[in-house]
Amino acid sequence: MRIVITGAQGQLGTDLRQVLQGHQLTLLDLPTFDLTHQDCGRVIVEAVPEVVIHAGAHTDVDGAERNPALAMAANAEGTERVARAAALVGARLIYISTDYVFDGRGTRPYVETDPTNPVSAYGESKRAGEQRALACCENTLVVRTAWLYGLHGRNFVKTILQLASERPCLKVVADQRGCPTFSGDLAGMIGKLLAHSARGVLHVTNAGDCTWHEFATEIVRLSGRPVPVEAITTADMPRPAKRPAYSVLSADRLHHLGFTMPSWQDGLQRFMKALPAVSSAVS
Ligand SMILES: NC(=O)C1=CN([C@@H]2O[C@H](COP(=O)(O)OP(=O)(O)OC[C@H]3O[C@@H](n4cnc5c(N)ncnc54)[C@H](OP(=O)(O)O)[C@@H]3O)[C@@H](O)[C@H]2O)C=CC1
Ligand SMILES: Cc1cn([C@H]2C[C@H](O)[C@@H](COP(=O)(O)OP(=O)(O)O[C@H]3O[C@@H](C)C(=O)[C@@H](O)[C@H]3O)O2)c(=O)[nH]c1=O
Repeated sequence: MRIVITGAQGQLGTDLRQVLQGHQLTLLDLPTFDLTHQDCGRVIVEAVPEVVIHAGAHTDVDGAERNPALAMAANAEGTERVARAAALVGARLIYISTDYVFDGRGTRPYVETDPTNPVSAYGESKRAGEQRALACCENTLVVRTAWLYGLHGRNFVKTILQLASERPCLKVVADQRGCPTFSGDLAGMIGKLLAHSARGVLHVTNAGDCTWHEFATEIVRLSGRPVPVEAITTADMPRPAKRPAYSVLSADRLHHLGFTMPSWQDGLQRFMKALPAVSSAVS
């Protein structure tokens, strides 16, 4: 299959490249491919793909709060350009979106049809990306995922491991709940979804949920370091961008399609086992 991947050098993009290596891949990312450039769709049209997996995005949540125009330019306008290009060549578009499209006031797992109401500029720009993808390309699947961490790239797990090696004690918020997701598992599921014609919005995360504090506690436990992890509140850790207090995504639709994802604990264990080999290869 001819597949274009945007954000191909990113955390998820790197895993997608590995999972999809049997396909004819066109890999796009900064600096040669810039979503904020008006003509960025041209290279997609020229590749005449059957599928475009649009993982490229401005993902700095606090940075987006400081510069919302840049987040909109990449995540909303850029996504529209990608979607128009996909539509022009009759390709299917798989757009990767986020749990941060929800405001977090929910009390049960969010289903795909629940109303969105982002509380951050990043979430706002990704929601606009979803809307434009669905409007500009008829054959679109929006894959909403959450709390991604992978072997390649910066993420919460690596930050916690780093802090645990430097500090006597960690402080982590215990009033935000979501679904940590290993990007290798997400890439694998996207590979399976290529053979399925699902459209619309689909939630894909590792199974189960936890708070950032519970997640950090498990990361530290698996690391074998005896570092205490103190539970704090969001108010104790002011950040430029608001995060949803509850952004657990329901797996019901995924299950109805016949798929399941491993638990977040299982994903984290496999990540931790694989990390030393990757770290020593890059250092
Ligand atoms: N990380 C997470 O926790 C979650 C991510 N998502 C979504 O999943 C997708 C993949 O995320 P992830 O792999 O973690 O993110 P990364 O930031 O690792 O990868 C995104 C890639 O997009 C590139 N990019 C940024 N701006 C532009 C631009 N203007 N033009 C072209 N490319 C650009 C980045 O380049 P550079 O590094 O040089 O900026 C990077 O290579 C994104 O759409 C994100 O919104 C959804 C839920 C959770
Ligand atoms: C590192 C650290 C973070 N935190 C808190 C801050 C914040 O509320 C929460 C998560 O922190 P981060 O900034 O690492 O994560 P954040 O950038 O909010 O992660 C989000 O990224 C985007 C791209 C998404 O799409 C989301 O699904 C989500 O994964 O943990 C602590 O309490 N203590 C700490 O030591």
